[in-house]
Amino acid sequence: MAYETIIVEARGKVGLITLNRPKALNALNSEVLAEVVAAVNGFCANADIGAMVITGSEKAFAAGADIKEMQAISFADAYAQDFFVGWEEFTRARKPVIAAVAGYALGGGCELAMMCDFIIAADNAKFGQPEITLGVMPGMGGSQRLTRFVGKSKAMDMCLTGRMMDAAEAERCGLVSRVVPAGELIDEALKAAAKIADFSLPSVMMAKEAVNRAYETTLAEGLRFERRLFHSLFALDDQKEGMAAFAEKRKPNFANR
Ligand SMILES: CCCCCCCCCCCCC[C@H](O)CC(=O)SCCNC(=O)CCNC(=O)[C@H](O)C(C)(C)COP(=O)(O)OP(=O)(O)OC[C@H]1O[C@@H](n2cnc3c(N)ncnc32)[C@H](O)[C@@H]1OP(=O)(O)O
Repeated sequence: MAYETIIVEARGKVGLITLNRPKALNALNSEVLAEVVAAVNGFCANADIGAMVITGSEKAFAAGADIKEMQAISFADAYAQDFFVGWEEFTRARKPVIAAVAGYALGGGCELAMMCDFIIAADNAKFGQPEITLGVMPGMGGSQRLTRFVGKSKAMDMCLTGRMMDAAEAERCGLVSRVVPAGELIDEALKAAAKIADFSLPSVMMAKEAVNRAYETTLAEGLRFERRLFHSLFALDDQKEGMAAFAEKRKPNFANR
């Protein structure tokens, strides 16, 4: 597939997706939506890929939805076509997706980062949900994921004032998993993704599914779900290989089965 708005590369066992609309600070439009979803689906179907990284430029991961595209949209069109629902396909990716965020991650850009499995931020990253400044509100999970990730008070502050938070604040409140120097962001994200891709894919996919289920169900049900997944891994050769490798003091060779 030819991509116009993103760059798609395979780096060993890692799929790397780079948003590439530099003149619009990687603003997210319908083309970006279609291409990102296609690229992620392609890597999910590729047995040689175990994890993915999505990133932007040093100045902007993504400065939000494309305001110039959205400007003229009517309620009738937005409601009839259920705008942005397509991004839900992105969240159904079964292989891990790491967001490597430098610069601005605003509005839909922050929401896209939060749809990933975890965020590694550069020390120049700035997160925000400034939709209120445009006369609207977050429309792709900003009021839902942000509240679950950082708590009501900070999420309400961000959504109602439209202010940005820097990388340090984002790490303090748990929005991002780690902060690295901007020049090391891509290397660190690729290293993390490569490490994940070396593990047994069924266990990686189940661990992702279990963590995500924690936001969707009760503790009792989540513990039961986790326990059943754990039990099921003992049916796989990789569990035998992983534990034998430890006992024999050698690196495991997982076969993803
Ligand atoms: C749309 C229907 C189709 C359905 C599919 C679409 C899917 C994608 C949508 C998913 C998300 C939807 C829900 C979401 O919650 C809604 C939003 O995200 S609303 C937008 C929120 N973002 C913002 O408000 C940030 C806007 N930008 C800024 O505030 C500033 O640009 C900045 C980031 C603070 C940087 O400021 P500066 O350094 O001064 O740079 P400039 O402002 O000069 O910008 C440079 C250049 O980029 C253009 N640009 C920047 N942001 C956007 C944007 N969000 N949309 C479009 N264009 C943008 C800016 O206009 C400049 O261009 P130029 O004027 O040089 O042509």
